[in-house]
Amino acid sequence: MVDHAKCHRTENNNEEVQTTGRALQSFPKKPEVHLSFESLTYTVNTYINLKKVKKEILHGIGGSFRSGQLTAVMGPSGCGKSTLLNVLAGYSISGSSGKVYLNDSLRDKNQMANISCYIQQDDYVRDLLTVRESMTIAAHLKLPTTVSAKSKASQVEDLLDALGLSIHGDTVTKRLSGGQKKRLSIALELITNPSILFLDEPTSGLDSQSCSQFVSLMAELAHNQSRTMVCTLHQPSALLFEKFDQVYALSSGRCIYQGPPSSVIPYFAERLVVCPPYHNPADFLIEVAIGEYGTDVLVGLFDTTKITNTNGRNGYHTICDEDHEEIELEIRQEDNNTNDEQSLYKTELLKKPPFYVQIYHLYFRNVTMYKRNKTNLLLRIAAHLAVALIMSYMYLGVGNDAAQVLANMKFVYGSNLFLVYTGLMAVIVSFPLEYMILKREHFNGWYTLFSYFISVLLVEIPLQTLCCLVYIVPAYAITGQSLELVRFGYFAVFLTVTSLTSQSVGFLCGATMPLKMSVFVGPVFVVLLSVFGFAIRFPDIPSMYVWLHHFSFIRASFQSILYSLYGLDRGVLPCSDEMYCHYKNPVKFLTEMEFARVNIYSEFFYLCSFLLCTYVLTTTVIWYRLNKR
Ligand SMILES: Nc1ncnc2c1ncn2[C@@H]1O[C@H](COP(=O)(O)OP(=O)(O)OP(=O)(O)O)[C@@H](O)[C@H]1O
Repeated sequence: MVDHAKCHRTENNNEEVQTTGRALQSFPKKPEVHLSFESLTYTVNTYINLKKVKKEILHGIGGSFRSGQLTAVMGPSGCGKSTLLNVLAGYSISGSSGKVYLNDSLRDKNQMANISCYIQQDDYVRDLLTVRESMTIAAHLKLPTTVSAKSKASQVEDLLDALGLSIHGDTVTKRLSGGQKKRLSIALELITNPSILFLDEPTSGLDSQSCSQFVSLMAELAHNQSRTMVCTLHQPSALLFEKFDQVYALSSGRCIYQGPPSSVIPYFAERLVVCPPYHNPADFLIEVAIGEYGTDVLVGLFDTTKITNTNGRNGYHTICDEDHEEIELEIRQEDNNTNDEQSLYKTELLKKPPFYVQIYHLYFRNVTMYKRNKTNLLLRIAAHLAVALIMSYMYLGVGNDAAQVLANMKFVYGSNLFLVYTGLMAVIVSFPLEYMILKREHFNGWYTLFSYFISVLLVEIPLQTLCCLVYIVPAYAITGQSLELVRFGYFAVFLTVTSLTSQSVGFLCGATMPLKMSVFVGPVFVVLLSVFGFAIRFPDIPSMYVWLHHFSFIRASFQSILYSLYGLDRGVLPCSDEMYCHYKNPVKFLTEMEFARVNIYSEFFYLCSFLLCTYVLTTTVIWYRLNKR
């Protein structure tokens, strides 16, 4: 009953995935790590009637998860299962107290990241990559460069084989079923062969057959590779329940049971809580945890676990009555024998590929995803061309006509605003969705934030630049602007850099706010800044808003473009009006608009500074969010 690690299951249950042990033989052996914890408390700040109050979610609990075992953390909804996993995995740090041990040593943050991975409830995988592509890129990002590409490929194939994903290797991830996606998210993390795997609700959304397959697979992974596997679970069927080696049951943030599933009924019966005949023990456990057998029973159970938890870090905790003392003893002896081997885990920090290799693979991944989403890409380019043609039609030939200078100013403003919006909106919506994947991958140590951000910019900047040029070239020509190369150069550069600056604002909004808020705040911010470029002359701006005029990068771009079109010693303009052209001399226009003394170089410097500062701010905000635990 005790040695679940060695107890390979022999059911012939027609499952898709049965080859784990064999297929993963080629993987480098990782140290066995037992995880134990004591006096674990987790507190959050909440607000009641606008008053800040502390809410304790985990109340000084203890427990032990052993290598080679699959442990289910169970309990009713809201009892603190995910919180416990978050705290143990190091995902939630602030607000937690207590001791977490890896084998005999207190948990070290870096070591924990090196030997464990955390797979959260939602399947945040890259929809547009195939299963094999996802795995290959993960292998390149997570394994050291000293591992050859051939060896990485064979490791990927082994894992796909082990998790029953080989036949879906070339399937795009978005076409996978829920169970297959879950298996893929595990496979992605198994590449580094972590000693500890935390899985939050891995069976949610799966039908009973998929659940059963999935749990068998996890049990196999735990047994064959001596991994410590811990997953949260809601209310499993009796059959599923039995597949686990250990159950850790929580009730309102307190432990009421830890031990094998088969001991649940006898354990509670000894405490005069009797399971009705033919009742699913998992249901019974939840009912006890909810308090259906009386709250005094629960209090008694809390007290028992508290006393037994003082038994020590690496022993069983709850099952401490006479019948089970033997079990505890056996495990402790086993611990002593393997102590030397266990301490090894501290020396094996994985060497990650250097940042440029990470950038290369992340860039390659982004390009592959863009290529696979051609419709979106073409639509983005086509929209720029279509608007260029509409604007050109509306402002046909206004660029070289003294009678149409004001119309040309509107064209410049419209162009500016259009490219500002396309830059902004292209990323403001996508980034919040992207953030969830980034969070998972970054937490599991795939790459650094710097590499990630550079790889995103390496794709987004050229793409937005291309879109801008698709707009600028026809619009400039058809609206009859000056054909001097210098003026065209300034026009194109200012519009493109403004669009990229706006894109950086989109990144910032997407990184700092939830989607619903960012799609509102981003455009409002842009409108506010654009008002100070066009809708109001400088002398008319109320003094309290003057700073906004100077701050506005859209204003900087708008004034610079008009200056480069009508300044820089442009001669007298042809006039289509036979009677009178007020702005025959373009200097007159610039003077009246208060643009005559614009220094386009300093404005360009300001635009670039704005762009860079926003990138730095965005990276800082993301870094803070990713590390705020
Ligand atoms: N940041 C927070 N602020 C306030 N309350 C929180 C916070 N995080 C968690 N909680 C509360 O702590 C309790 C435990 O949450 P947790 O998500 O761990 O429960 P769970 O057992 O995983 O639930 P479920 O099975 O429904 O996912 C819940 O009552 C939840 O509302």
